[in-house]
Amino acid sequence: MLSHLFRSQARRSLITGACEYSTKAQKVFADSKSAEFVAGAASSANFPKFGHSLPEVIVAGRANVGKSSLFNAVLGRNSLLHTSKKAGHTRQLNFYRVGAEPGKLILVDAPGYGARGRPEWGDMFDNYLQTRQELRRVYILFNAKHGLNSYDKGMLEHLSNLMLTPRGTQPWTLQSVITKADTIPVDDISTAINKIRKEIFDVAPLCLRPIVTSTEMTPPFGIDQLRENIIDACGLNKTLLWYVIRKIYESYVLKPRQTLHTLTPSLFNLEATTIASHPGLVPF
Ligand SMILES: Nc1nc2c(ncn2[C@@H]2O[C@H](COP(=O)(O)OP(=O)(O)OP(=O)(O)O)[C@@H](O)[C@H]2O)c(=O)[nH]1
Ligand SMILES: [Mg+2]
Repeated sequence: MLSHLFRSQARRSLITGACEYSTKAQKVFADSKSAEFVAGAASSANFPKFGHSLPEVIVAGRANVGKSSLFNAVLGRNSLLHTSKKAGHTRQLNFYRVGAEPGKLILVDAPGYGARGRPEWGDMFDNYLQTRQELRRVYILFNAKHGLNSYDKGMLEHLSNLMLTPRGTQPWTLQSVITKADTIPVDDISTAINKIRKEIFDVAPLCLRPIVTSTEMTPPFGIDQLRENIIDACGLNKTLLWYVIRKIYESYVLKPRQTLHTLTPSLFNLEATTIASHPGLVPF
């Protein structure tokens, strides 16, 4: 037990930087019992419409990478989402409301791609990305031990293309997550993470830098950071001051009907590298 604990601590200190988490994120995810499954869609025709238009985030990743487990951890639940050792377990889009009704946001679990995927799942996923107004961020997951294969690189490229509209607007952002960090020997963690980071950047420079997680560590690792990231993506972490500045900026500086999304890169005149290393600059 002690050696396990030691390894966990060592792992933590290796892969974490000091981080402060807002009480806002703690509040949004505090009431884990109120989270619930609200709808499932096995095809594009069944995408649910909710009375209150809540912001949504969705996971993507190869089958078995740990998508459903990660959302369980984010929700502070053990088995609200069904998980399995067998790849290909989740077979439809499953919508989970966070917070008591009417809720704060929706987490969308998805089937995996890759050798265990199915073309019809891909069509449904694409359709969701292209039509869902509520979508704020896509979380793409990579297994720490396996890194990126050709399916992952293909998906990153595909998402990068979908993420920017022909007008240059960006309705949603792309965030990478490394899962199962506990499966890597402590001494190899930095190398493994850096390799994955570089591979992601080479294919998708606008993808936000990976959050490293493990749902098997006690307590789960990287989950507070992920929660914070989710509420940022959903616009739930904004202060009143931020809102007022944005409104003034939109009204007086930007041309009418142009959104902040449109100008994000040129606004700051930054190279893609700089943007990728400053996640906060992208998701207005
Ligand atoms: N060691 C370790 N195992 C994990 C971790 N996260 C998930 N797993 C295990 O990985 C397996 C797959 O997890 P799921 O969450 O079902 O994966 P998924 O991506 O949803 O899989 P599909 O629905 O089949 O696409 C399960 O046996 C989990 O217990 C982790 O952080 N560390
Ligand atoms: Mg699953």
